[in-house]
Order: sequence, then C-alpha cells, then structure tokens
Amino acid sequence: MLLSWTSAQVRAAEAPLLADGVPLMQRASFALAGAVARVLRERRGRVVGGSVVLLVGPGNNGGDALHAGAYLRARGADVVALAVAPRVHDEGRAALEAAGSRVVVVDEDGVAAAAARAAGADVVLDGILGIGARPGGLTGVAGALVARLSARDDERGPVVVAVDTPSGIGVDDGSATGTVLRADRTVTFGAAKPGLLLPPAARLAGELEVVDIGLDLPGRPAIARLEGHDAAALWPVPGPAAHKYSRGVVGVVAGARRYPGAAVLATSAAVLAGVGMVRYLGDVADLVVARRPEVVAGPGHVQAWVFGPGVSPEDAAQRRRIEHAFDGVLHRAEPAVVDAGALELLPPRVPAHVVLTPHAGELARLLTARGHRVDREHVEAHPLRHARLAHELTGATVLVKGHVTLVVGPDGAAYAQSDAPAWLATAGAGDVLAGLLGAMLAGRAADVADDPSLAAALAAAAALVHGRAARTANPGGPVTARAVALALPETVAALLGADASRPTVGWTAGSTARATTGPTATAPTTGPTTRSADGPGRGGRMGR
Ligand SMILES: NC(=O)C1=CN([C@@H]2O[C@H](COP(=O)(O)OP(=O)(O)OC[C@H]3O[C@@H](n4cnc5c(N)ncnc54)[C@H](OP(=O)(O)O)[C@@H]3O)[C@@H](O)[C@H]2O)[C@@H](O)CC1
Ligand SMILES: Nc1ncnc2c1ncn2[C@@H]1O[C@H](COP(=O)(O)OP(=O)(O)O)[C@@H](O)[C@H]1O
Ligand SMILES: [K+]
Repeated sequence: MLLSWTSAQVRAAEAPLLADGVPLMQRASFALAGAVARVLRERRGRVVGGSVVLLVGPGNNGGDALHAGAYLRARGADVVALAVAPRVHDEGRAALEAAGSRVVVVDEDGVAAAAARAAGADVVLDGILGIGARPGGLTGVAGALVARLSARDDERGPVVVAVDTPSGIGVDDGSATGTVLRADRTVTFGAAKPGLLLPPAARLAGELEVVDIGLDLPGRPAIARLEGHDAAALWPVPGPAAHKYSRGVVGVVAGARRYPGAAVLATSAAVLAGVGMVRYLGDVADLVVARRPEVVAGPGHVQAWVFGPGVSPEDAAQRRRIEHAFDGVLHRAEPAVVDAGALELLPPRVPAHVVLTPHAGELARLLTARGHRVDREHVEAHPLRHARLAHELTGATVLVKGHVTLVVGPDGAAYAQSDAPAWLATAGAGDVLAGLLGAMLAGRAADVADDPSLAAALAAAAALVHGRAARTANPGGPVTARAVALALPETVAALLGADASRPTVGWTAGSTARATTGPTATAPTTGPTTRSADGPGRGGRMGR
C-alpha cells in the first residue's frame, strides 16, 4: 500500500529530527542526486558531462535542488542553477559554488534565455516549490519560465525531475490550477504527499519515487493507494467447504429493452469475477441468459446488490425492483453498488455498505439534486472534495470513476487508484466495474456487515482489478468493455498467484479476520520505492 501524508504531518514528523540535528536535507538531496544520476545514465550512458539545470525557488525545496546539484557536480555533471527568486537557500548555494557551479539569478528580461538553457539540458530539476507552496500554480519569473518551457515540443527535451512535488500543485488537495511544470519523475521525501496521488495533480507527477529520510509518521495517512497484494488480501477466495450460497449471491437490477448491453456486461462481470451466483432482475432476462447461461433470472435470496447499469429512473418496473431491494439494503445490511440511473433513486441517507459509483458528471448531478449546485468541470478539478461532500450528504461510500478513481468512506478513509489505461474510457466499462464490485461485496457481505468501512477498501480493490483487467485484455491498445470483463478471471488469478498471503492492517482498529480495510499507521518509508503516480504510458518528455 502506498500511503501519503499531508505537508503538516510531514513537517510535524521532521520537527523533532531537525531539533536533534539530523541532516534531513542532506539525506533528501543525496537520494535526489542518485535519482538524477540514474536518469543521466539511462539517457546518455554516464553521469560525467551530463547537463543538469536546477530551477531554484526561495525555500528549502530549492535547497534540496542546490545540494543535489553539488553532489552531481562532484560526480562530473555539468550543473547550473537558475534562481527564480531573489534569495535562495544559503547553505545550498554555498555547497553548489564550492563544487564549482554557478547560481544565475533570472529576472524578467532573462526568462527567454533561461528557458532556452533549460530546454537544452539532459535533466531539469524542479526545485522551485515543495510542501511550502501555496496552491494556484507558479507566478512571476518562475511562472513565466515554466510557461515557456512547457510550451516547447522538443523531440529530445529534458527529463523533468520534480523535487518533492511538482512546483505549484496543491500538495494536500491535489489541485492543479495555474502554471505547473509537468514532471517525468517526482522524487519525494519521507512519504508521498496527497497531491502526488490525487487527481488532477497526480497527472503532473510522473513516476513516483519515495525516499526514506527516517521520518516517523504516526496517525492516519491522508490518502492511500492499494497495490496488487492489498487487493489480493481483500479478495473473497473460497475455502474447501465453500458452496455457491456461502460464496455469495449478487442480485443485479440492470438494463432495459433500450439498454440491454448494460445488463449483459454487469452480470457477465459478476459471473467472471467468481461469485457464487448471479440473479438478474429486469426486462431483458432472455438476452442476459442467452449471453451468460450461468445467470439465474428472477428474484431470490441475495447477499449483495448491483443497481442501475442501463436503468432509466423513469422505468417504473425497474424503479419498483430497486426500491423493493433497498429494503434489504437498509434493514438487512445487504451491501449494494448504486450506479448510473439508480443514483437518482438513492434514499436520502444510506449506510456506508452502499457504494455509489458515479463518474464526475453523475456526481455533479447527485450533489446538485441535494442542494450543492456544481458542474462536471468543477467536480473534475476537485474530485476529492466533492466525493467527501457526497459521503457526508448521503452516508454512502463514494467511488468516483476517472483516470484516477477515488474512493471515500467513513472515518476519513480515502483511496486514489491509478491502475487503468486511458483505453478503459469506453462505453460499458462502468457496467463491468459495477458487476465486479457487486461480486466482491457479495463474497464478503458478512465482513462488510461487521465493518462497513471495508466497503471502501473493496471498492478501491475493484478499481485496481478493473484497471488491470483492461491492461490484460489488450496491453497497450484499445479494449472493449466486454473484453475487460472476459479478462477478469485471468487478472484475478494473476493477482492471487502473485501474492495473496501478505496481510495488511485495517484503517480502523478491530477489522475482521480477512478484512484489510485500509492503510497501516506505519510509515511507508522503507527505502526508495518506485511507483507510478500516474500509471505507465504517458509521453516521456516535456511539452508532449
Ligand atoms: N525542513 C527540512 O529540513 C527539510 C525540507 N525538505 C525540503 O523542503 C521543502 C519545503 O521547504 P520550505 O518549507 O522552505 O518551502 P518551499 O516549498 O521551499 O517554499 C517556501 C517558499 O516559497 C514561497 N512560496 C510559497 N508559495 C508560493 C507561490 N505560490 N508563489 C511564489 N512563492 C511561493 C514562500 O513564500 P512565503 O509563503 O513565505 O511568502 C517561501 O519563501 C520540502 O518540499 C522539501 O523539498 C527536505 O529537504 C527534507 C528536509
Ligand atoms: N482517462 C481514463 N483513464 C483510465 N480510465 C478511465 C479514464 N476515463 C474513464 N476511465 C474509466 O472507465 C470507466 C468508465 O465508466 P463509465 O463512465 O461509467 O462508463 P459507462 O457508463 O459507459 O459504463 C470507469 O471505470 C473509469 O474509471
Ligand atoms: K518542486
């Protein structure tokens, strides 16, 4: 599990170490120099002679860049620092100068020349702002320089390495307004920061490397990202005594004569995810059973529900079925996925074992219907804030679909999953996710009843499996929703085969035996780890 901590948490963890004279900046900048040296070796075979331009702001973030520059100069790199503030970190500057490099202060007249210089480097180190940044992007000379640099489209432009965070993102809220230099790689210190995992800023961070500088980060992390072994530990794996009813039955209310495909996709995904049984309720049972003969048409006992794919809220028959089924959700603690058209049928308050799965547009509609007028663009700019608002207003666990899928649950639990290729943005993919998550909830319905916060972890795990299934279906190329569903058995097998045994610890204390509901409270800083903050596949160089 990749955990992130707010700037205030990181500062609080740094304070006692700094008071004891622990050389945190030296640790950070040494590791940073190592990361840049690796980039130089990858790009040109060696560090000696590689050109590195440091963009240096006024604070300690600039200090990190200057110290790293000194280490790189000592290893034979050609380093120059472009200061975008009148004053820069004194010790860092002295270290760089002692190593034989210069600090050039850039003023308004020098922006064009500075941008050209940076554009010609092998590596640009963005040390303008770190966790001390006010959100809203870069302004002044820094903003002008970065705007020029970002506008270039050079084939062999520099690799941009962000120091701690891409400068100017909302470090704690993931906002990305104004001018920010998009990084190919972010080397972050002590722990990941929320803005490196959250959309839209996560898209600007590139590959993420977390460097251990010895911080002790107690308490609750801000945002978590599940990894494969976390999802494996959450998966409902049948034991030898299992039978189809003990494995869980999922009831799917989906589809209509006009939208039969959604019913086929949601039921198919549930079957292929490996649930005990799928019951279908709706008007296209003939089609569903023809495409998926494993599905049982008609009502009966279920452990969990999927409501809404291909359902129009005006469809009186489907509406009745969903309203009737909500009785079990509210009074018998049956977990449910509420998707698409069923979002408009949601009762005013529901328990956290109800998982809403809107995309940004549907979330905007849901919030507007509850008196918080907001449009899709605004939700996309601040998805975490709006997911939290939807959770507060409804009580439900909220999964917001997108390039990074967010999940918000009770007790502040928040996950940001970045597992899917953009190819997954295709009609019907959401129906597959709904069926898949319904199967997981049915398989762990008893655990969810004991600990409703487990629903958020299962939803995050479903997003991970969904994204991986898209990659499995056709690595690096287009996928259909049907192909994603068909890839589920192989994806789950690979996940469980890779590592199903590593336990994780609950977000809340006292989780159920296999219930691994969330992040541990221990720091994730066990040596540098490289993770993709934005998934593979983005264009490597600046300006593309
Ligand atoms: N403590 C340590 O030993 C360690 C710290 N570490 C490193 O330190 C970094 C944090 O350093 P930091 O606290 O100095 O803040 P930093 O991000 O450099 O910026 C602050 C300066 O920027 C200014 N400013 C802010 N927003 C602005 C804006 N939008 N536009 C323009 N200016 C703006 C702000 O001005 P002010 O708000 O005061 O007016 C202030 O002058 C951290 O990310 C990590 O890299 C690591 O080495 C580990 C050990
Ligand atoms: N840019 C993107 N990159 C990766 N995944 C995406 C992107 N855009 C959307 N997705 C995923 O594709 C799916 C689309 O779901 P949805 O919008 O509900 O489609 P539908 O209603 O047609 O089924 C979601 O799982 C979402 O997370
Ligand atoms: K930075």
